[in-house]
Amino acid sequence: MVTISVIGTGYLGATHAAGMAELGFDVIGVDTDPVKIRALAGGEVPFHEPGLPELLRRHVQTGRLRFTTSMAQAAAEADLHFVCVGTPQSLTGAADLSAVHAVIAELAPLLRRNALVVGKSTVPVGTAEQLTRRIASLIQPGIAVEVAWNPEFLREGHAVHDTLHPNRLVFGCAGPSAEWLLREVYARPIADGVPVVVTDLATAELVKVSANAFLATKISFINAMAELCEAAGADVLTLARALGHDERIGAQFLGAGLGYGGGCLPKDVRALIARADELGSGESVAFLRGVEEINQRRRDRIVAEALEVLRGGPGWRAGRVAVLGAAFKPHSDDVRDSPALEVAQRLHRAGALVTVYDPVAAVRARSVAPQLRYAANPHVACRKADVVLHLTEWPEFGSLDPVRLRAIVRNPVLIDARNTLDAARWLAAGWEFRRPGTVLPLVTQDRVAAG
Ligand SMILES: NC(=O)C1=CN([C@@H]2O[C@H](COP(=O)(O)OP(=O)(O)OC[C@H]3O[C@@H](n4cnc5c(N)ncnc54)[C@H](O)[C@@H]3O)[C@@H](O)[C@H]2O)C=CC1
Ligand SMILES: O=C(O)[C@H]1O[C@H](OP(=O)(O)OP(=O)(O)OC[C@H]2O[C@@H](n3ccc(=O)[nH]c3=O)[C@H](O)[C@@H]2O)[C@H](O)[C@@H](O)[C@@H]1O
Repeated sequence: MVTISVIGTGYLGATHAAGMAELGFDVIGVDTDPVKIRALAGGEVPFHEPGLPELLRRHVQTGRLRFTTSMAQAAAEADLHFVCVGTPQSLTGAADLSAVHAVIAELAPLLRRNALVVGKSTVPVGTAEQLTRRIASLIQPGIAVEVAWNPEFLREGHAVHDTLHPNRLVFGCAGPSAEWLLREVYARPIADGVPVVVTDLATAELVKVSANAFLATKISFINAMAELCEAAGADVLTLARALGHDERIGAQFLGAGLGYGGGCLPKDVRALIARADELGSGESVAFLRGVEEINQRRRDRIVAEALEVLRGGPGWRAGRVAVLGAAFKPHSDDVRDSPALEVAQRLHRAGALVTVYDPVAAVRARSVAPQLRYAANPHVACRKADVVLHLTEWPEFGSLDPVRLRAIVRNPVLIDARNTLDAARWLAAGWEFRRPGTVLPLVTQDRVAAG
């Protein structure tokens, strides 16, 4: 049985390493960050991902899953190396591949046995080809090292499920031996019926970025419809529900609201635009600039609406804003390009006193936005608030008691930027409930008007 190394043990790599151990392999996780490695080796996951601590601990305890900062150890022991390092956005918008290149520069000369290097990081098309040439120039004579690309489609917050039960596997291979080895590694999901798409390296790389660009486009499409609904007095929630019944469209990713954020969708859209420009094909993806603009307008829209409430209310001078949610989405503590945190920071810059509550992301949020106040629970966050913003749709916000909260705030105005709260409950408790692009329930509106 092959031994696997997973290089880069962040959100993707830590989950992938534990997933590979769960599939029965001996796995060595490698990272340059000694603090992260110490935590993982001790069975601790240094970020919030439901189900991962249990999976990781189980395999660390049996010794099937080990962690190290030593690339030499990985090179000596593993036959297959998954590359899972970050590919963040550079200043130009293109992907910054320095970590990927650093891995190859370190790993290739250390290899003393034939190996397969499998990229999982999200990279611009053409990267695998470039790495293949680079590896060939760095390895010892007599050693055969192949490169394959196996992009990852997991969602944060569902990472364990998505790793063990992916909806498809994509193998970008330059030759048949890489495909055989990948089929061996993923034998269990394949036996469970997971479809496998085997293709060339370039197509595999492009599948990944185009999948994320498509998801971003779908979200911006429904947000564009939200803008239109607002102008026309129509209701985007009903519109999305009606669209979603068409199987060709599908109901997922039609959640209008604050738009997409996170460590992947925004940067992958920009990286695709940048790569297409490099390839002289910028026009083909010109529409993605519109996708980005719509996405950015959602954040602008909520900032403007919150300021409008503050200006119209009693506390404009040092208006208090309660922000519910800091993570880029629920079930995650990731605040990379978080729409919620951007809105909170912009309101702070505009002079508001912003207090944020998030069930798990406060520590990370504080490290990137220390100027904001953080509350230990939503009630403290809402104390004397002039406006409450619902910016990340954690399930617990759905069960907040609007009557109790009304007694805590100064001005009962709630902006549901994620369109997921039950408007009727808030309206019935006497709140001014705002939800861009939607029509509020008539009966309750009447009741409020009458009261
Ligand atoms: N986060 C996610 O849900 C998904 C991420 N991806 C892609 O996976 C890649 C990694 O993303 P994340 O895990 O979110 O990033 P991350 O920033 O959480 O993790 C990257 C890790 O790589 C380590 N690293 C950097 N340079 C290294 C080196 N030379 N040697 C060893 N380790 C090194 C860092 O210390 C860090 O722990 C990106 O390309 C991303 O687009 C793909 C699918 C899902
Ligand atoms: O490449 C990646 O890293 C991953 O990026 C996304 O996963 P993730 O970033 O974890 O989160 P999503 O669930 O896609 O949500 C992204 C953003 O879109 C927003 N969103 C999502 C759905 C929706 O209907 N509306 C909406 O605004 C979310 O709030 C969030 O800010 C993709 O869904 C994964 O398939 C991919 O592997």
